[in-house]
Amino acid sequence: MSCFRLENVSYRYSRSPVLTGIDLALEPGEILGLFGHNGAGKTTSIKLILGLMTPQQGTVSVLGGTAGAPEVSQHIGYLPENVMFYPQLTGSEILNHFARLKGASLEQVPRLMEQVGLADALHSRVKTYSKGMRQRLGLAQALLGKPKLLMLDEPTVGLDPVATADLYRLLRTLRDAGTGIVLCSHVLPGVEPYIDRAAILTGGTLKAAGNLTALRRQANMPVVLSVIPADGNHQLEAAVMGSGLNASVTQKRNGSLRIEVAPLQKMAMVRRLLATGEVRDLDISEPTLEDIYVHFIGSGGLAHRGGVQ
Ligand SMILES: Nc1ncnc2c1ncn2[C@@H]1O[C@H](COP(=O)(O)OP(=O)(O)OP(=O)(O)O)[C@@H](O)[C@H]1O
Repeated sequence: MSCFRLENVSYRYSRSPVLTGIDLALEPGEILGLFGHNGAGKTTSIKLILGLMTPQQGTVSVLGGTAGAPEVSQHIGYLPENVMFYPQLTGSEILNHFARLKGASLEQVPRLMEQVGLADALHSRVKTYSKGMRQRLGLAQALLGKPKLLMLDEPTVGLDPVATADLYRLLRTLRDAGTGIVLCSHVLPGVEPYIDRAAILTGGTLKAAGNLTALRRQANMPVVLSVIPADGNHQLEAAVMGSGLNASVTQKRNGSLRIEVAPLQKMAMVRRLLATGEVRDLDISEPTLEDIYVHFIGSGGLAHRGGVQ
């Protein structure tokens, strides 16, 4: 049973469509990164899965049932983008309150606070919490009731790098225990090792979805070889230019060469370079998730990154 399945989903708030023909699914034990510029439709997608809104076209099924149905919603954890709590209450009081609303056991509250690194702040009022602590309290709230589907909207906002890495590690533990997780973000640095698949939204459509290998194949972006010549650079440039391969070469100030080559010709190029006997060292850089994101979003998407539509 999929955690959720969107089939040919379109949604519009008023006139202009926000999502058009979206097909996307999440399986248990999987972390999906949902990426897109400001206003791309990430939160709208989450709201459709939560059943807060109904699409004008297409179907949304969640945990084998209907989005928004009480028997489905009790198995969903959700961390909204701008999490707010009543400042006079303590962390423990807040989680107890949400646990009652969700019909979850109150006994898990101290353990959850410990899991998100807030054990010492259990009985402190939220007004004394830092931004990162409030964000972690939001995560603990989302984890109440051991959700089968966890949806996190910009979960790393306000977290320092150590807390961000802690969060990703915690998500991996939950994933390994079978939880399906959606991580919505426009912050890509650092997230790559922690997600199983990425979905890239722009202009209301899903531009690409898959694991990094599949996305790299789809993007067909060049691989970059950084070569340090052994002794001067006599034949290397000529070897690249005369290779007949789809490649370009530039010499950097420090004398090293930057060679861009089509992904399927990477090994052929490496063999040619090594055959010159002039390679002292060689580094291979595949496109990162950020490179792939920029590739699919394109300049039109980048123009929207400030939220301009
Ligand atoms: N309640 C609403 N009424 C009308 N338009 C809305 C509403 N909520 C969102 N929109 C519009 O829908 C589009 C998608 O918004 P959404 O919040 O889903 O984007 P997002 O990808 O989550 O953006 P961000 O990264 O900035 O949070 C935007 O153009 C936004 O202005």
